[in-house]
Amino acid sequence: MKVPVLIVGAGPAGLTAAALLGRDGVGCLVLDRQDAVYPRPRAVHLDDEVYRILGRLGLAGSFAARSRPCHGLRLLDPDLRVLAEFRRSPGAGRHGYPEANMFDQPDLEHLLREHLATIGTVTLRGNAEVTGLAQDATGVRAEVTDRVTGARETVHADYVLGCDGANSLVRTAIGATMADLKFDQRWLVVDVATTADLGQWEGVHQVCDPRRAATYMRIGETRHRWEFRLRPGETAAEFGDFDRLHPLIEPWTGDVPAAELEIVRVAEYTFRARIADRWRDGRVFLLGDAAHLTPPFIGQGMGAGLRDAANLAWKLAGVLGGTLPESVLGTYETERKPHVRAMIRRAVLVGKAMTAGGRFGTLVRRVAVPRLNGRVIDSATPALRRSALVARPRFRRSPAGRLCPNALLDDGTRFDDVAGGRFAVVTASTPSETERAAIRQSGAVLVPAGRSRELHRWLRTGAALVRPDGTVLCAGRLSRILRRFL
Ligand SMILES: O=C(O)/C=C/c1cccc(O)c1
Repeated sequence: MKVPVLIVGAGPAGLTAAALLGRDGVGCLVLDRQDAVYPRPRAVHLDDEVYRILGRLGLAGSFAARSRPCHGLRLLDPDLRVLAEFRRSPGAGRHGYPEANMFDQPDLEHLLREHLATIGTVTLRGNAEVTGLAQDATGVRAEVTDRVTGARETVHADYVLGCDGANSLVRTAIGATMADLKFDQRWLVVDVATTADLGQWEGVHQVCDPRRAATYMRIGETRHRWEFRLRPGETAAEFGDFDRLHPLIEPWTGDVPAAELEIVRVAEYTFRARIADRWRDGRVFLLGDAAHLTPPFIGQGMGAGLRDAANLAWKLAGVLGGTLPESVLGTYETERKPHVRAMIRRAVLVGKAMTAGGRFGTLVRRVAVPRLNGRVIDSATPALRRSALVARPRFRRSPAGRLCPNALLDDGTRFDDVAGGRFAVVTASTPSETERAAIRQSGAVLVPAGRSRELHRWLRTGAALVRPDGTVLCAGRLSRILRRFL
């Protein structure tokens, strides 16, 4: 069998990469060891930048129906008094969506799988285990075993995306190793279903307590998630019994009777901080948990995998379609790694504020954490200033390298609806007929700023060329952009 792109792993990163490549007409085969969506509790949050990726796939409405805007993050002391609060807007912000959103990962995976089933160029196969990879200058050979029949086959691919999670075989096959960013903690993860109103603030509650750090958040209409740090020797099995679990969740459930609280899952997870030393070898790339592991304390682990997919997919589609040089693939790791590293560091910092003991822990919670109060601590992609795929900005406040706002346009649609994952030229002025023709011929889409105050304020310089992933490639005079880039 021969395919342009083989995706190993049908988690959120693999499914999103397949959907983005499929949207661009690229043939993909997605293989997963499991035969269906993995039902265990995992990610519960994504931010508005990541929501935009789902929006570009046409899934914003369906995701809205399966998610719940959240009001932000609170760090609490052991008596549940607020030490610091980071508010998120539940309405449409700069990116056109709520800034923080809660959901259940299996719901998102079902949504992405249903979407893939509508794309003719994408095939998803379960019970298919990749057992070996070998590559030369012309392509990659993957050995695949059917886990039900035992049948073996070889798949030949132009490119392989390793989206196969923390224990990635693809990572091992390319000889990449995980650097340990020094965070390993065992936590208990508890999902509870109830129709009772718990009457809690609708955000993430994180209790800073070295004796029993905890997290609580509502993730759906009737679904709630708790996480508790396990003490040495404790196991998840001890908390499967409601009487043992109840004292832990009782500060939030109050007098809701036990009969109204259904324990859906109790599992142990080890929260880790790791980043792969290399994310690429030739025609093989690592995405998502195969490339990085982020402790969950800022809700950025899963979203990082979707960001990886959004960064790489259009570059790969361009190279396969012959419109971009192979060299653009080198920008995937250099563009994504600094952001991932910064998010891991931030998550570790919050984890330490929640769990550190001794004088250091006390000092952080008494002095450092309250000073964060009201500050904007967000997960925004930093400006890509040094990438070969971003023109060097001519002045400090240039939008080059930043994400273009998903602004409302005159006809009520938003920037992303019109750009549709293609190169886009946004312009404050009215282009001439010749300029329009040049934009059309290049395959880019023209987005006039029209009466959008947001776009005019943001553009300043007249025009911007925006990449399919929403990053501004260059900004300046329209004539110059057309001359140099299209
Ligand atoms: O900072 C936010 O908006 C969300 C943080 C978050 C989300 C999910 C789980 C967490 O432990 C933190």
